[in-house]
Amino acid sequence: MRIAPVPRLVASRVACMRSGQVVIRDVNMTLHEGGAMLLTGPNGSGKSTFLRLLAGFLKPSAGQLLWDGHDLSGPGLYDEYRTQVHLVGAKDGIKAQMSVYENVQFWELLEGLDGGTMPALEYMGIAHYAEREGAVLSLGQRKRLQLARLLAIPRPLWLLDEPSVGLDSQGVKLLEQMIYNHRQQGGMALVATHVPIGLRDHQDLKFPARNFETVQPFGGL
Ligand SMILES: Nc1ncnc2c1ncn2[C@@H]1O[C@H](COP(=O)(O)OP(=O)(O)OP(=O)(O)O)[C@@H](O)[C@H]1O
Repeated sequence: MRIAPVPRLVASRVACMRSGQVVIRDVNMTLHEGGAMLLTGPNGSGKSTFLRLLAGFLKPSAGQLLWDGHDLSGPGLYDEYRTQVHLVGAKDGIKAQMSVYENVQFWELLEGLDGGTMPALEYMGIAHYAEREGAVLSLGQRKRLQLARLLAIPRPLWLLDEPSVGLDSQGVKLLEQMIYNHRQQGGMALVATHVPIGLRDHQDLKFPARNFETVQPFGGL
């Protein structure tokens, strides 16, 4: 008899409030080793909020998050869990005065690692910028640098918020390939995007529109 593996990540009836308003509610999902999930939904529906919640920057106001079967509301568990997660979001945290190399290596050294920065920059096609300041990078190059951090500092859970924004078609292919490779090694990815991206055998999580605001027809004054 085959015993189903314990899911690595479970969200059960999760809700989250921001500035006193319920932004997401009743979100349920399960992710197993090697799994991927596509988060879709209209602007403002709560995809980034959910990713920030999973990254540990926000706490659920209701419901449960489980990592490897452990309820993350238990003492000290969130801190341990956060070391398993990478969030690639709108804020790229690139330091303008530091070199491209240092912008990756800084995080690698913090993790007690070394030697992964250059291969990661090479994979992302920005190694020739290694000695240049972070300030000189274009939008797509900044995204490539963000993604290089995922490669240099291995963590199992990738939370990717609009990861293809700014990337050219070759960059999107690299992104798809690195997600594929990551999953082959047992890693997982949650990807919020408005742009179709090639994820094989993925699950879908659709966020409904939030209808708190009344939409006024334009030009009705
Ligand atoms: N820091 C914040 N404080 C209060 N409300 C916030 C904050 N950030 C986002 N919100 C609100 O939470 C709701 C969900 O925003 P979120 O960014 O999670 O949506 P999204 O689905 O990622 O949207 P998009 O597709 O536009 O990126 C929005 O109504 C937004 O105004």
